[in-house]
Amino acid sequence: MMRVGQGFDVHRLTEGRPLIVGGVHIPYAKGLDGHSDADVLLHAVTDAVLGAMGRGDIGKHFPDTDPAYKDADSVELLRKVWEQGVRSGFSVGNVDATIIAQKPKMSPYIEDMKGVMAKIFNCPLDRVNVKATTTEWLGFTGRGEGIAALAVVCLIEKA
Ligand SMILES: Nc1ccn([C@@H]2O[C@H](COP(=O)(O)O)[C@@H](O)[C@H]2O)c(=O)n1
Ligand SMILES: C[C@@]1(CO)OP(=O)(O)OP(=O)(O)OC[C@H]1O
Repeated sequence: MMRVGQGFDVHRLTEGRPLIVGGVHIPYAKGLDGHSDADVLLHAVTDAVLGAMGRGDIGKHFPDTDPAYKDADSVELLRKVWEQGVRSGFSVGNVDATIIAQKPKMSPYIEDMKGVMAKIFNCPLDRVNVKATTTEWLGFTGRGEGIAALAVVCLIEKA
């Protein structure tokens, strides 16, 4: 059986934080603010995986009131969620995600982001797709106040 999940996340851009998107460090004057490393893309993908499994959302599994997750590496959070997926007999059909950011240019880092996720999911690289778009200077992303991400995940459940 196939199961589909979707995820969406937003984090504010602020000075004095590293910019980490899709598990990749991107040189930029600002970074994303959050309780964890604020990796907006991996959070959207994590929510999509949890959605497909019918297991709530990232905040339910890793509350932002828990000091254990302060500055947490979102690669590790997705890895933990995916351990549950593997235990439940799921494999990844495909992942498709979009980063919504006016700046910086994401295209040089997209192959590395795909690699991070393919490694976590133990799946071929061509099952993971990452895209980026600006919002043509419109809205909070266009003004550079934050970055958003959307993700859709298709999981295959062993019969
Ligand atoms: N932060 C971003 C945004 C976009 N890209 C790439 O540029 C292309 C054009 O973006 P538009 O918003 O003008 O459609 C887009 O298709 C991406 O390939 C990017 O690398 N980083
Ligand atoms: C990941 C968690 C936990 O550290 O914190 P944030 O980095 O603030 O991210 P958010 O997207 O609000 O998701 C849920 C949180 O519980």
